[in-house]
Amino acid sequence: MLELKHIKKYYYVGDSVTKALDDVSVSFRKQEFVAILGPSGSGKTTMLNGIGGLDIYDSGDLIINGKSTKNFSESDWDAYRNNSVGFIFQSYNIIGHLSILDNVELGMTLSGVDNEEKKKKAREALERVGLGPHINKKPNQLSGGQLQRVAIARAIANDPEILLCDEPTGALDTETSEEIMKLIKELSAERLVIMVTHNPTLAKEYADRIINFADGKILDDSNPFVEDTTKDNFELKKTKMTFWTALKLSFTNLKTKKARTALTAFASSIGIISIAIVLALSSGFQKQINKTQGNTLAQFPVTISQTASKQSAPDTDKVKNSKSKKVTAKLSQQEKSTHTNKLNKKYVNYIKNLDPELSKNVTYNYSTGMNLLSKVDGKVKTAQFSNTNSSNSLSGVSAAMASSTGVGSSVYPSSDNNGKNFLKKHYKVISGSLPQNENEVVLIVDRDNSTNINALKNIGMNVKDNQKLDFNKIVGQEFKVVSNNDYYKQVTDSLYTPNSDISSLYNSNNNKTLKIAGILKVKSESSENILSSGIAYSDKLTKDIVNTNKNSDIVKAQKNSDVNVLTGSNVDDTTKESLVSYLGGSSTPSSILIYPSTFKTKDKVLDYLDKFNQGKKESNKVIYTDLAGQVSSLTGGLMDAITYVLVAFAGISLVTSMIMIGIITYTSVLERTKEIGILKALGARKKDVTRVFDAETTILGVSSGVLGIVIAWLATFPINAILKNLTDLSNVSQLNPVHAIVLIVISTVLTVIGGHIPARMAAKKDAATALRSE
Ligand SMILES: Nc1ncnc2c1ncn2[C@@H]1O[C@H](COP(=O)(O)OP(=O)(O)OP(=O)(O)O)[C@@H](O)[C@H]1O
Repeated sequence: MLELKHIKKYYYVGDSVTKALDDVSVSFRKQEFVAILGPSGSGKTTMLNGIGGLDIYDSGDLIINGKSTKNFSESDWDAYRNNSVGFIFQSYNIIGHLSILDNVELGMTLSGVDNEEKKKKAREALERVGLGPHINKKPNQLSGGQLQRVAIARAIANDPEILLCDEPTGALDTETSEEIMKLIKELSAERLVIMVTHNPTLAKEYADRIINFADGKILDDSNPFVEDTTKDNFELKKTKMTFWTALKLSFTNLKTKKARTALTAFASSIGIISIAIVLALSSGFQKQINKTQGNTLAQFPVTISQTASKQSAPDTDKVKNSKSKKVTAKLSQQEKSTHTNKLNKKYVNYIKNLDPELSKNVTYNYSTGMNLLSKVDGKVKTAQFSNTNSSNSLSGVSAAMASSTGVGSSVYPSSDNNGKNFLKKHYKVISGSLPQNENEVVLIVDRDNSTNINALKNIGMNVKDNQKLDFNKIVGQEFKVVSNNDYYKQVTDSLYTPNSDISSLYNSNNNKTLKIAGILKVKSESSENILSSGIAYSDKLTKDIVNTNKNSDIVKAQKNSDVNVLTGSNVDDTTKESLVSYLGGSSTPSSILIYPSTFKTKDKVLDYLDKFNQGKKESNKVIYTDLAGQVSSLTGGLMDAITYVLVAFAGISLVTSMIMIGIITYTSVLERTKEIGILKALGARKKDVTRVFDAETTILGVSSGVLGIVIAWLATFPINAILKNLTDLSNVSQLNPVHAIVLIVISTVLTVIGGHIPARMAAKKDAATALRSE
């Protein structure tokens, strides 16, 4: 069955050599109870470990069922230990954190025996050793004798051919020793039992054969055996432990150290917490910056109006005293820096070709009057979409001109979904709805629901300061837009006057009907001033009106006349041009407003505008005003830099926690050296041992990652509350779910890496040395 041929095992410590086994040759029968006796240090345990494959001999050969083990690989030894040998130790070697049943099942767990069979065999073994009634107890609830019985049950559960016992009764009292010996004797009826003992009486009483050992040599053998047949029919079933088993093993181990595990997970989650918070804050800040940028740009669009001021350096020359007798005519500094932009068709087309990615919203303002009529309380009145006090202004011209400055315009761009997207971004509907087309206008109110009184007066409302109006008095109000040909009557050849019969004008079928679709309120402080409070309308509406009126009689008359066709007074060229424009005779806009989406795209928009001016004469250049440029110093770049620095700091704490995990795993390895020995004695491969520790660090990594994310997420609430208090910004800290998942993965990977090295060290531990450790 088992034959040792000239086995040598020397230990070298410093200069001294211990010959633990010195040329030992012996054979064992398939079934017998062999006792090995000998003084302490004579090499008995070394031989037993050698036979069991826990310790590999230096030279000689161990022959199992006729098969030489000289060329055994590591996995062959693992398999041999797992399915051919059962070990019983003096110190029981029961794994404390596993249940009795789990301990007994461990060998079968390692060899992948299916669950049901494993349970059945383990129960049978426990019943056989007389532990049936104690099956549900924990190891720490058993006596020494009972623990040794668990060890015996574990050794025989897989029905091995060889049972190796290293002083099985060494730690037990006489009575219990007798019981254990009887049990072992009983088991020897079915297999080869080799027992190391110091007790000659027990040996004589129970063993069939006694071998005396001294100084690594066999002194005498009471019943020697010579192996006759050399049959080679020995087969090994390879062991394999699944990662799932490893996880279960680690999990039960961690469960026994709940407080420590929780503390470890918390400590190592600190790195994750800090990174998660930094990321949550920085992405929140970035969002805020983008929002502020968008709003700032909406407030201060790039403005191109008919007159712009050149950014010329002020004249710093000292005025010299002149002795001349003449007066010099001189342009004022302000007039010198005034530039007239030619917003002709070519330029408008150039703007129309602007990449829509850069700006979705472009407003074209036309300084045209509208000839509006509205019926209030059954009476037809003239109306205006304007915030100027109409009783003070001489004509609508100045009011219409006022809307061309850019800031606080009443015209919104129709370019992006009829203006709906633009309005939705900055306003919320408090009554009615968003305008569906250019024939619907809206009333813009401030956050306190107030609006310009003139705007209300100009649409026919008879209101006093601070008077309150119902929403439904405003929403739904209709206006008629009368064409120039209907609105103006020719009085003489060159004079026109508005038709005074406004009631019949109101009912004319030629009119276009406008309606107040809704009342909109600014969303936030930063949205104020985007459109001035009062009536706001789409630039498409004014464009339509221009199209209707550009060839009207009055426009033609005004174009051909040097007097104001409405008043008869003389006009210069500039005033004439404004009059034509007011009457709807000019199809080029009085100003263009471009709302870029971000500061980055704004730079590209400016580049595009600059390109138009390249190589052009000074007078043909179009000069724009970039009010937002003055605010643009705060860019995302700064935020990025801050985030990098913070993430770097947080990363350091992550690395620190990884090192800590490494140290903890290493301590755990030291602590569990014995367990590693037991696992190996039961046939665990190196890989399996590594797995057990990898599984442990995986559990730790995942839990510290999840814990870190949960804590960071919980922290966002107080952080947001504090930031809201300090800065009035709400919901700054927002944990991105993608970041959360990535961080959990990073935590797991780093922890597993940190723990893998000690795990490998654990796996490399020699089984016999591991078992000797206390
Ligand atoms: N890992 C080791 N390194 C160095 N020497 C060792 C090692 N293991 C065992 N030895 C030595 O080998 C010799 C035999 O040891 P072994 O444990 O086999 O003796 P033993 O007969 O079982 O003793 P005991 O009855 O006291 O258990 C001893 O001198 C011991 O010091």
